[in-house]
Amino acid sequence: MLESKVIIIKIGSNVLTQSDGMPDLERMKHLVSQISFLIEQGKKVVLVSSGAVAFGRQAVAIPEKLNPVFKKQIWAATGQIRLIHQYQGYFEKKGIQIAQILVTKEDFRDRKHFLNMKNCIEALLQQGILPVINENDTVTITELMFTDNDELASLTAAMINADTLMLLTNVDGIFTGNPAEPDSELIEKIASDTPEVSSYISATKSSFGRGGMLTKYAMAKKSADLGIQVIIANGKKNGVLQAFADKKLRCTWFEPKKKKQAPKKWLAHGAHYYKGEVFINSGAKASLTSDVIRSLLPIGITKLEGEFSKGDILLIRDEKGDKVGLGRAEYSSKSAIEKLGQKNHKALIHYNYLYLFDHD
Ligand SMILES: Nc1ncnc2c1ncn2[C@@H]1O[C@H](COP(=O)(O)OP(=O)(O)O)[C@@H](O)[C@H]1O
Ligand SMILES: N[C@@H](CCC(=O)OP(=O)(O)O)C(=O)O
Repeated sequence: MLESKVIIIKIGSNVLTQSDGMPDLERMKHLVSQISFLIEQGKKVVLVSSGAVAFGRQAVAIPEKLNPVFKKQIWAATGQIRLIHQYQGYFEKKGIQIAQILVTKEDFRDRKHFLNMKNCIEALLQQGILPVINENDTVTITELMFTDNDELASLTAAMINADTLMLLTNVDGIFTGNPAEPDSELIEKIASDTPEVSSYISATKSSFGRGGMLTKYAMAKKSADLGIQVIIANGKKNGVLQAFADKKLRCTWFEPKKKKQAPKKWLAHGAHYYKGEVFINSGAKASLTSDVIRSLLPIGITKLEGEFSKGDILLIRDEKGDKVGLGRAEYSSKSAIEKLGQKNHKALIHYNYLYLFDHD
């Protein structure tokens, strides 16, 4: 494991709940003292915590037949204040101020929103305040939703240039089979040359989780590709963060690749957030994917789809329609259409804001 300074810690719903679904306040209190210990050690910590729906469900009775979306909204809205109130009480006793941040996918799509959020989190950290992030479940429904908070935590890690992402769940990490089976072994390290392990992971989730181990694995790999070390560990075990600090933690560790520049990290997560599509000719593709640093000029663009503004994310496709990468628009679709296929125009996507699949 590598040294860490800026850590995103994600706590899954099941870590904060008992087997009967009641909030596990003892566990929460213990994790608060573990996080406080890391902060005292000088680490900058951002907490991404699930648990709003679980806390709401136990406190607010709702008629069984009510629309499930309304149910979730009511539980999230009532549960989030309970969740944050508990955190606040426990952290205050440790002398740590917390701040609540509720986000939606839209906040990661728009570069302005993204930067506002990033600046706010950085300002809180500078003031020694612990940001506690969750999805704004009351407004995010179906397609607006993050897959789960593992995705949100991984986006947050990329956003604030964290060096470490820790996903705390109810198992020690990724196993070679069902973790409850004695034959299953913990996979302790996953590096770029480790063969695919997704076939070991079953789609079953813990009783209160949303995404399951498969999203944790996908998000962990993506973060490691961007240069962030990822740890999947058991938040139900006492002393988990102390063991991490002592480098004695039993976990699955994802070795990070070389660090990517910040805008590229934002783009790397943009596959679901793009506003327009740009089709490029073979010459432009060859140029972008060569070892030379190149931006995407209008002369190499054959077609544009969708309406976009300056700053929006664009998906780049080649002549066959295959996805080449993602980039940030330097100007709007309206201006871009006028320049299509022409020489001597400013790049639509600047190299610094270009992320190529499998190349970057
Ligand atoms: N190969 C595997 N290794 C570890 N866990 C697995 C594996 N396959 C499935 N799982 C399940 O994934 C669950 C954790 O994911 P999830 O329920 O989403 O947790 P969280 O609420 O912490 O996000 C574990 O409880 C475990 O049952
Ligand atoms: N935002 C939801 C959590 C959704 C979620 O991703 O849960 P989990 O898979 O337990 O991390 C809540 O607070 O209940």
